[in-house]
Amino acid sequence: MGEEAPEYLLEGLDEFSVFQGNQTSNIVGGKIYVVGGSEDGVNNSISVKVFDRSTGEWLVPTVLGVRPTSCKLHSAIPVNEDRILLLKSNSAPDDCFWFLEVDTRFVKEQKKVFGTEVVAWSKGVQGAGPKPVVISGPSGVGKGTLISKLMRQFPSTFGFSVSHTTRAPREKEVHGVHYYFTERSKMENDIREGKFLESASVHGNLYGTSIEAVEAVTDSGKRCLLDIDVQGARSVRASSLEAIFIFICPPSFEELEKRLRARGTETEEQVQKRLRNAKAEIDQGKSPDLFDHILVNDDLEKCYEDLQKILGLEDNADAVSYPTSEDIRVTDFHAVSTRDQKVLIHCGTEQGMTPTIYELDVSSLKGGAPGRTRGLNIHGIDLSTDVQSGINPV
Ligand SMILES: Nc1nc2c(ncn2[C@@H]2O[C@H](COP(=O)(O)OP(=O)(O)O)[C@@H](O)[C@H]2O)c(=O)[nH]1
Ligand SMILES: Nc1ncnc2c1ncn2[C@@H]1O[C@H](COP(=O)(O)OP(=O)(O)O)[C@@H](O)[C@H]1O
Repeated sequence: MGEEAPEYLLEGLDEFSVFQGNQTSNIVGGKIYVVGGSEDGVNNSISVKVFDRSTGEWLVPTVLGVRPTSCKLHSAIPVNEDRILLLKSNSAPDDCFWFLEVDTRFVKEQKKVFGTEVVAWSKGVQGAGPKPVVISGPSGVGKGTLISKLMRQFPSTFGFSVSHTTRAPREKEVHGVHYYFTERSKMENDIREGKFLESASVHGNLYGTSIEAVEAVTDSGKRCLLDIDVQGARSVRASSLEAIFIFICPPSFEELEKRLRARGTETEEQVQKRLRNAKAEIDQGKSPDLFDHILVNDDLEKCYEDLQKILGLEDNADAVSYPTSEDIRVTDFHAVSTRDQKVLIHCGTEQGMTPTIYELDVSSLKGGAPGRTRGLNIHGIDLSTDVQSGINPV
């Protein structure tokens, strides 16, 4: 189906020159996505422009997610009809694969929120990573106590998602360890810019989980523990993050009140507010569509034992399960093509040496913007032995 080259493409050429250095263009769903050098020389990140073929207009999209830093050379190819795979040459394996989401569920939702064209970056990561664990429950029920016990006994298995909050630090709380204590205006701005997986107003303060807080833990191969309220749990449930959801219940309301007061970290007014909110939280916590497990924290040791069972820790071994990753390096001279659900990356080398071909399976990607795209399954094809493949070394 031959299409006549429209005139506006020529007019648009001026716009292309806005980007410095290497740039690529890909058509997805009637739009051309131009990905290029650094935006303004300050951010030093790869930038995006969109050309709408139906209107002949250039669109400046709202760009969400952590952006890839610019590089000398990259290539790009559409995969799965809703995202573009970007390969940064000569980059470390954990900085080589990026996805520009252009029509995923997340992007569609954000288009409604922003009322603009939206694209979202997501870093590609090999392996699926362990499922994060969301722990919710009313204030004073013992969430922090249980999480501390897990972290102490299994330091290489678990990592804590450090939330941001606008509440004032308690006496023994450390910035960056228990929370990032933040100004409300700064946090609200970061939420608008899509840096948070979820956020909620709890007991009169703003709390939120940044995408980086969770991803940093998961990237290190540890299992991420999130201590968040019921509203936050609901948001995470609706997000692309696959997690296990556990609700901690008090044995009685009186006991909850006793623990809150005994902790002695809140004023009487704050205690009253927490107790008022606890009633609704406990009701919502019992909703079966939200939590996978409900634990009653009566006897602490018994509750901790049950928690360990849910998390498969009966043998008490502190084991790290780093995601397996191939040591991949995409060279400057590479070509990329797709077939079915496979991407072939052909990397050229010095003359006389055998090129390397990697095969990337994109059929079972997990997650995605606003977090990482996990589950990249990459392996090298050995050209000296892979007779079946029909690929001839050049
Ligand atoms: N939605 C959400 N809730 C959070 C986050 N961090 C903490 N919370 C919740 O905020 C509530 C108050 O936490 P905090 O001020 O530490 O008081 P505590 O629960 O009495 O120890 C608790 O229900 C936490 O689970 C977050 O990042 N997001
Ligand atoms: N099973 C339990 N029995 C008695 N006291 C408990 C139990 N679990 C926790 N506590 C105590 O209750 C208080 C509140 O626990 P904490 O972990 O701070 O709750 P949360 O993080 O849910 O607000 C703390 O002083 C803690 O030592």
